[in-house]
Amino acid sequence: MLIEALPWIQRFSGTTMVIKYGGNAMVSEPLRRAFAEDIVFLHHCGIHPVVVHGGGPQINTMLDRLGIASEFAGGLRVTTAEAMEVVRMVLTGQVGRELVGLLNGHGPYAVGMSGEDAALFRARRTGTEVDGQPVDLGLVGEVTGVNPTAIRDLVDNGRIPVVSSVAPEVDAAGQPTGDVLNVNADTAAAALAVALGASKLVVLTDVEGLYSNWPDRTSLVSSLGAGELRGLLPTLESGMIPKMAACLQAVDGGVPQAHIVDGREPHSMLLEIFTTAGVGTQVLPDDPDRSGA
Ligand SMILES: Nc1ncnc2c1ncn2[C@@H]1O[C@H](COP(=O)(O)OP(=O)(O)O)[C@@H](O)[C@H]1O
Ligand SMILES: CC(=O)N[C@@H](CCC(=O)OP(=O)(O)O)C(=O)O
Repeated sequence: MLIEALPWIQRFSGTTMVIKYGGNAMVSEPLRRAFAEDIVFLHHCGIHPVVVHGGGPQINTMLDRLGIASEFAGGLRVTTAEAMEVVRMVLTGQVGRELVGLLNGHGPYAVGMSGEDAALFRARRTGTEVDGQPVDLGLVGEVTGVNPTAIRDLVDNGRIPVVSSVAPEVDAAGQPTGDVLNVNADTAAAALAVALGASKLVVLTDVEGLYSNWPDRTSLVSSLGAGELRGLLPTLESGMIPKMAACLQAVDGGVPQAHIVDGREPHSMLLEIFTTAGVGTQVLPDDPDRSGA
């Protein structure tokens, strides 16, 4: 595997990769440790990893402990003001901190930030549709602007940014309203990958990849173009909706490749990046010249 990796290391060395680490892929201590090793491995190959983490199941656990119900629509959390306090506390104060600690077990690399820090993200409220009906999601946002300078400063100084997906709300004039919004981590990672001109968006989750006919396990898609994905998007369910929409957003925004990888398999991220066959699902732009594949 090491010698097969050489051309890929040569190709990606010096580029930035945005790695989205989903809450469902963080389920055990050994998995989280393997994830940290992979990120540090990328760093030592001269690649600049930027981690965007989720934490949906961890938020659910904390809401449950506090006796607050979890509700989702179209794969997104319906976020009341009370739930938003918990989202912010768990993502930035708990999940992000633990990842920073694991990465820093290898050296002084990781710096945690939220979308609020250095005005990294700006967001506006968004709703969703379920069965053609509009659903109000409360304090849920989509990223409308990214200030990548703070990330670049960290990367240029040999750091690994670890980003949590809460973002200040701005009004139509771009002024902060004072509210903080809950942004799905897949879509936050896509916006960041586009803004940073990343060479890849890699999304780690708890499934092998995209199934065209879920839950038929024979329908795993190893590679698909943006046009094909656009057609599939309305047929998708639950958490796969924001995930695949994020891959599409990334490749439409100029990221040459987006990948869905099974984070339950230790080191699957390295296999996807450094082997020719790869694992999981790869999304490529409509224009093959842009994919670099
Ligand atoms: N077409 C599909 N292909 C793969 N997984 C799907 C599909 N449709 C729904 N899913 C579900 O989406 C889940 C991944 O989304 P989610 O739970 O939000 O992950 P994460 O926490 O990593 O963001 C899978 O575990 C699977 O149960
Ligand atoms: C709006 C919305 O749904 N936000 C997500 C943010 C965390 C996330 O995306 O976590 P995963 O990647 O583990 O799913 C939530 O509240 O669960």
